[in-house]
Amino acid sequence: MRLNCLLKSAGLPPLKKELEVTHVTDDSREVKPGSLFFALRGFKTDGNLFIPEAVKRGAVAVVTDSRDSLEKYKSLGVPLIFSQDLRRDLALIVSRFYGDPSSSIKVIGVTGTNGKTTTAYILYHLLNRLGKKTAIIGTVEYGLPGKTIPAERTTPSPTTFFRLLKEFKENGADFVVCEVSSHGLKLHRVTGTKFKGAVFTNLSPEHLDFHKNLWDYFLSKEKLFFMTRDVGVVNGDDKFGKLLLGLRGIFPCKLSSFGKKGEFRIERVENLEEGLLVILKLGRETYPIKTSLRGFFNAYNVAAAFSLLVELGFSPRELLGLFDGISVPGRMEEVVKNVFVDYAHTPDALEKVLRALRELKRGRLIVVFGCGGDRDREKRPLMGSIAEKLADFIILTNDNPRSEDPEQIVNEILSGIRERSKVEVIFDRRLAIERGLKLKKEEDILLIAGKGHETYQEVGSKKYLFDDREVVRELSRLIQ
Ligand SMILES: CC(=O)N[C@H]1[C@@H](OP(=O)(O)OP(=O)(O)OC[C@H]2O[C@@H](n3ccc(=O)[nH]c3=O)[C@H](O)[C@@H]2O)O[C@H](CO)[C@@H](O)[C@@H]1O[C@H](C)C(=O)N[C@@H](C)C(=O)N[C@H](CCC(=O)O)C(=O)O
Ligand SMILES: Nc1ncnc2c1ncn2[C@@H]1O[C@H](COP(=O)(O)OP(=O)(O)OP(=O)(O)O)[C@@H](O)[C@H]1O
Ligand SMILES: N[C@H](CCC[C@H](N)C(=O)O)C(=O)O
Ligand SMILES: [Mg+2]
Repeated sequence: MRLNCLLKSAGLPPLKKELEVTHVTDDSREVKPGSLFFALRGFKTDGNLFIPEAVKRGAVAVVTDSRDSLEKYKSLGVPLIFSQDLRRDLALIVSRFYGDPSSSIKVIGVTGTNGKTTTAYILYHLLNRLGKKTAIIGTVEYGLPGKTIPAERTTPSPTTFFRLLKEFKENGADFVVCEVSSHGLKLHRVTGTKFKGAVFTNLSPEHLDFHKNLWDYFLSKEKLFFMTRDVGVVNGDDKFGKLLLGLRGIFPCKLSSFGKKGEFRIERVENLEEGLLVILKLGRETYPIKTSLRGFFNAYNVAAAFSLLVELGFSPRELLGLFDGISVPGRMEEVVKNVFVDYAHTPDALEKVLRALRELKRGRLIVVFGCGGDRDREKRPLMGSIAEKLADFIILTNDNPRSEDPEQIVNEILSGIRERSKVEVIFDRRLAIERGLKLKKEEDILLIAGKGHETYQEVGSKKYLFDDREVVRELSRLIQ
């Protein structure tokens, strides 16, 4: 593709000499002859350091936001292009490079602190069941049904994101449902996407290491609604959801609300033997929805998906029967009787899950959890205090400690707990799960929280194979 055509899509001035670009990347290790290289300043290193390597590997031009680099690398013999907003321009150019795929495939974005993966899965399954070929991009996997690959991150880099959209389009997809994380929005991973629909699930403290304050976190999430053309559905019971709804007029899309007081009203939720019955009201009509998802909070995810599809023009009656049998890996997954694995790794999620399990319990509620290292530290004492309030016994353990000292992480969780007699600390997660299983009497419920679908544990810079669900299955067989 012509370089000037790409530059134009980001509003950058054309070069005098026309060049052909065969590939766009921000990673020098991926550069090949014909690549356009973006030298991004990251959190760990600076892409400008890799400009010589990129040119050596065949980059035809380099885009940078460093005036120093424009001087320093003049002699390398390739055009050096200046951009004031490099991450934004990278996304716009990659989108153009892959043929602006969001113009011809319907993209749904799901954002919020908790419930993105669950809501995205519900939408993905419903749309496929409605005969619309639909792909998913999210925390667990990327791809079309039966052809997915494990995800690296929730929202991939723009070079991966737009390539995936193009591939889905070529494979005949009608829709793609994407989880859009606040990192993804702030770091311009999806900028340039024309979203057809968007969902806002909720917002509570999380990622405050990256966002510094809740306001910045909210403003990142809000960006999704400026990129959405048709409809947005918003949790009207959430404080920040209310704020979004109050701003209705400023977004290009129509906004509707769901929730106990929403336009799509959650009238009643009942626990069933193996799931939930969610009674939704829209105007005078009542819609009973039976789902295999567990936990009252899932009524919100069900309502979010239902309202979005109805707003997109699907018949509500047609949707009703389609919610049963949907499961989401590692979310309220009952691995063996009364032992649940759940991805709750925020205070709000832990509270919701523990409350949901209290509704189901006949005996005690035991929880095994920890907190990830190199992530938000503010949530640790809050999660400790929530566990103390809602669980009968707590086993603190390692989540993904990464580069942090596990003892320090656990101490920060402990600082939120007053009554230490109901807490045990076992750093080895396998031994902690074993202890939980041994303590658990038949009528008790055991929750293993924080890692959900993850199949590894990150200690230091190494990733070891570890899957809470496998460990539970294996140990339960041994203990019996
Ligand atoms: C804070 C953050 O999101 N960082 C992401 C970001 O890293 P970065 O921009 O800091 O990059 P860097 O490593 O400093 O490198 C700078 C530049 O030099 C380039 N480089 C580097 C080395 C080299 O040899 N040559 C080269 O060209 C890199 O490609 C990059 O362009 O871009 C990298 C490549 O795309 C990502 O791997 C990295 O994700 C890190 C690993 C991460 O953990 N991100 C998490 C926090 C995240 O994004 N989470 C969200 C939210 C999850 C949720 O709540 O659901 C998600 O969407 O997953
Ligand atoms: N609507 C909701 N409100 C509050 N908590 C929820 C909701 N839905 C799910 N949860 C809880 O949050 C956890 C994470 O849910 P899910 O994976 O769907 O969210 P997510 O937004 O994709 O999270 P992440 O950003 O980590 O990928 C679940 O395991 C559950 O404990
Ligand atoms: N999407 C979340 C995942 C956290 C999961 C938890 N197991 C951890 O490692 O902290 C994040 O990137 O912060
Ligand atoms: Mg997710």
